[in-house]
Amino acid sequence: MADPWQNAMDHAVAVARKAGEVVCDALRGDRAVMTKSSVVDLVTQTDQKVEQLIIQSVKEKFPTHRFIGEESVAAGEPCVLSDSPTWIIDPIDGTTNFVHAFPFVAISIGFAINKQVEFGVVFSCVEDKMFTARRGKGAFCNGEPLQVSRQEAVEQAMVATEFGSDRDADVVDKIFQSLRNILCLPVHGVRGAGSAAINMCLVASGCVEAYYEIGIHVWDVAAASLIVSEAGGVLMDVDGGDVDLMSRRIIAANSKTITERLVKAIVPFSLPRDDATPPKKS
Ligand SMILES: O=P(O)(O)OC[C@@]1(O)O[C@H](CO)[C@@H](O)[C@@H]1O
Ligand SMILES: [Mg+2]
Ligand SMILES: [Mg+2]
Repeated sequence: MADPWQNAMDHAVAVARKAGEVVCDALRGDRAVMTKSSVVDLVTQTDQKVEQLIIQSVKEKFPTHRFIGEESVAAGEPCVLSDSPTWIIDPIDGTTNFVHAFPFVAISIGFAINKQVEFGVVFSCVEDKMFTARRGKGAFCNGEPLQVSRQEAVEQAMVATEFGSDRDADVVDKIFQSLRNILCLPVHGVRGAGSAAINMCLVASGCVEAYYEIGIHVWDVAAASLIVSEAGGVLMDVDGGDVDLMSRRIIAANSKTITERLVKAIVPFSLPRDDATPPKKS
């Protein structure tokens, strides 16, 4: 039976590639920087331009579909995942990298129906790597199948994480405490691309065994969550519970074994859910 959403996924890949051209062009020019929730939570006109490019192009083909876009939510749109077909968009995941021309920036487009991600597209545009996944049909990078690492010994694992954009000393202390606990398991190393989406695609590619973070948003991880699971990986909340893409917490790993070791090492804390923050628009 033909896949009713293949046309939508093909469009997502095409518009992600087009958005990647805009981002890479902007990397060669000036990038006016603005701030959002803190002085280190950055956004640029390119983030906003790319998000509108994606949303407008999808609306032309799928006028009844809904959207959760990072910069639309920042401008006051509600962050609500209903059962309706919903596009979950991060126009530039790794804006701080983009501002500094640090070459790991991704366009992330997830597509959910009945609150379940049906396809995910992450385009790491400087690397020219198009990561894709369709539920039940595997995960790919530039058409090549992806498989998570088979390493199950955490002492021989590489782990990815990020420090986020919260500079509250107590929060930073918790982040560092988890990092210290994980380093001293020990693990071979800790890395961070500066983008949740790219970190998770590194898990799907078998380059790192796990990625965890407290502070992400649904738009950072929706697309890549399916890429990880379709590459044979597992997703979990940092406290060992079921993953909740609106909870701002995630572990994406190659196996339950490694995930469970990380759960014991991570110092969990909670943040306001993405869908709990009231829209700013009156
Ligand atoms: O605001 P952006 O660039 O879309 O995303 C921010 C981000 O890169 O920062 C975090 C690193 O702490 C990642 O989890 C997340 O992907
Ligand atoms: Mg992001
Ligand atoms: Mg972003």
